[in-house]
Amino acid sequence: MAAYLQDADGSTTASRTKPVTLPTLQNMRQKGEKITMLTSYDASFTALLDRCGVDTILIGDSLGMVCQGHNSTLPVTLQDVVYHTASVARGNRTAFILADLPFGTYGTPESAFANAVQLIQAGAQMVKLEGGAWLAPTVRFLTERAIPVCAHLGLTPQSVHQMGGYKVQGKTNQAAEQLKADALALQNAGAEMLVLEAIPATLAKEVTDMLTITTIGIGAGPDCSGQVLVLHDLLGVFPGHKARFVKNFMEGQTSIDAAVTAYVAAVKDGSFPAPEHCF
Ligand SMILES: Nc1nc(=O)c2c([nH]1)NC[C@@H]1CN(c3ccc(C(=O)N[C@@H](CCC(=O)O)C(=O)O)cc3)CN21
Ligand SMILES: CC(C)C(=O)C(=O)O
Ligand SMILES: [Mg+2]
Repeated sequence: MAAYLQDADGSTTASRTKPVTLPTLQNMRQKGEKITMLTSYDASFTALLDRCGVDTILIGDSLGMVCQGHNSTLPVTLQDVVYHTASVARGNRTAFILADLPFGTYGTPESAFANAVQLIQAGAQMVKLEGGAWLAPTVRFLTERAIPVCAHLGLTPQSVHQMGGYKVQGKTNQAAEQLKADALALQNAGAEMLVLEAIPATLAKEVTDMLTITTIGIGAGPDCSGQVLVLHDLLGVFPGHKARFVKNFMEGQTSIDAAVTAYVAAVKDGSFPAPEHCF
């Protein structure tokens, strides 16, 4: 890690001394301590999130929208995520790092493995991919080869054309049952984390109660094992459409450190997400 980032904030003493690992996260789930996740794309913000106590950092393909200015995540390439992952890894000290496999990079188990290796070698400790039971053989293929996998269900932005927009998922009985079956299949295939995006809070609770692995919600209610937000949404600097689950944590704060610290506190004490952020 770059020396100038080491003591970037004189006012905040880094409280976490041990690196966050998968067993740490599993232990948090069992104890009922909420897991915090934020996206990050560069070294400086990563150092800030780390010293504010954010548990896990995601190099999301949302970078296509918040960094590159596209109106979807579809144009993001593997090399884009590799570049940002390497930057994040250099700024990180103890947070757990996961990176998105972008659209079109995990169509077969073999291609998923070759591409996931690139993300792990850039500094990710886990890779995330979007989709249901059809991905189970791919999840199995990766986890057998020592690559931890996070699956992503519900509103999966890489499927925007099939969904016909960024819409809440799992609303009908049939869609809810399908999502539960997908979640179980992914856990059985070896996934160790599951992101649930824009689904009814009641469904996210059922899925979390049914699984043993950690669930991380975004627009999925307060009962997941943890929460994730896009950093630019938390800071109120994303100029695009603001989803219902977004909260600007800069409001009432005078520094980015204070806003991130407020997010961590609100997730840990269960006050975020509030009912107005849920479906
Ligand atoms: N800045 C940013 N934040 C995100 O959360 C995000 C990205 N970018 N890029 C990738 C995807 C796209 N995402 C989105 C984008 C829009 C909505 C949205 O506006 N949803 C409607 C749902 C309407 C409905 O079906 O009822 C909403 O009102 O929240 C949701 C997720 C989540 N991800
Ligand atoms: C919103 C999170 C879950 C994500 O996938 C991203 O930032 O790309
Ligand atoms: Mg993503």
